[in-house]
Amino acid sequence: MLLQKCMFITGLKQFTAFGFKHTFSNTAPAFHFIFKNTIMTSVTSSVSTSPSSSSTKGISNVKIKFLSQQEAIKIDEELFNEYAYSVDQLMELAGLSVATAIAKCYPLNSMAHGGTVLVCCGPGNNGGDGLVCARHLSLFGYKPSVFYPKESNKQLLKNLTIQCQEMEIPFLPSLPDAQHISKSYNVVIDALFGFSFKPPVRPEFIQVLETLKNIHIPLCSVDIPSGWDVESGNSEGLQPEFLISLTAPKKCAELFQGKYHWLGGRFIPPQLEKKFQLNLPPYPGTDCCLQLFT
Ligand SMILES: NC(=O)C1=CN([C@@H]2O[C@H](COP(=O)(O)OP(=O)(O)OC[C@H]3O[C@@H](n4cnc5c(N)ncnc54)[C@H](OP(=O)(O)O)[C@@H]3O)[C@@H](O)[C@H]2O)[C@H](O)CC1
Ligand SMILES: [K+]
Repeated sequence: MLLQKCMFITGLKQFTAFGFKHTFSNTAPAFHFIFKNTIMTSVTSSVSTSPSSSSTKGISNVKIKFLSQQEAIKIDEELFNEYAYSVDQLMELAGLSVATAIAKCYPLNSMAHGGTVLVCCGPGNNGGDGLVCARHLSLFGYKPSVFYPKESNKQLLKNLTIQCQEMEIPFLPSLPDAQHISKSYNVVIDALFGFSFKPPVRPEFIQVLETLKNIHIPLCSVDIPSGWDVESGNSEGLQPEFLISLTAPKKCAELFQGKYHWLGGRFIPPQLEKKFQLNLPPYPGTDCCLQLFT
């Protein structure tokens, strides 16, 4: 068991709490107001009763970095070119963290229809994260269905598709209307576009995004709400309830108004984190995702 004593300091208030999850969710409105868009990395001590648990010491009252599109692309390139990771490796970790955070926010036993989840996947690696997430959700006992309207020719993405199909995850031939989606599923996962998206949305995806805008069930976006400019967002676009930022939040995440903001993709080597001054909060123990606050 790991107890993390976290202290958050602003010019206005000082707050001490145990455990990130409790700190960041269920906060009083006044607290919410004070900390809006000010994600602090501030850990004073960590007490572990298990010899294998990690501990973090020291105070660093610094704001987590919100990445520009160029910075996100640069970090991606360094991970592959200098640190020799493969896309498959990182995508597996990213997708697992998405599925884990979804399961924490939307527990299977709280869901209707045996845990149905619709996963909408785009043509790039954000869509790949969605396919990995669908597979893990299925392993967790959920009933994911995938909508993947523009399948990639890349072998990696073809393999992820086969893996899902072999697990009997249904692939929908078309996207049902918003009412049908809201009746048949518990949540929708938006893995259409990530940090390489360049607005405006091309015609082939306009109707898909319009449908997702009109659903009455929680929308959960992977890395970036699809259709948002990576830096300036999109006030007319999707307004997800849940966002999981991978590696580090992008600038548009500062405009996120939903209930749950998570950090996932726990694979950044410390040297890279330092170089880009990401100021990531420490993940608790062995967790692959961490709840931030909105
Ligand atoms: N390092 C990490 O943190 C990791 C992040 N991962 C995930 O990967 C995405 C970024 O993936 P990438 O493949 O670079 O790009 P996207 O998935 O965001 O989108 C690319 C596809 O979208 C098409 N596109 C772009 N703009 C538009 C538009 N306006 N309308 C329609 N379609 C658009 C684009 O088409 P092109 O014809 O331009 O090529 C691509 O098909 C990141 O966000 C994370 O989710 C990885 O999992 C690994 C590690
Ligand atoms: K997305």
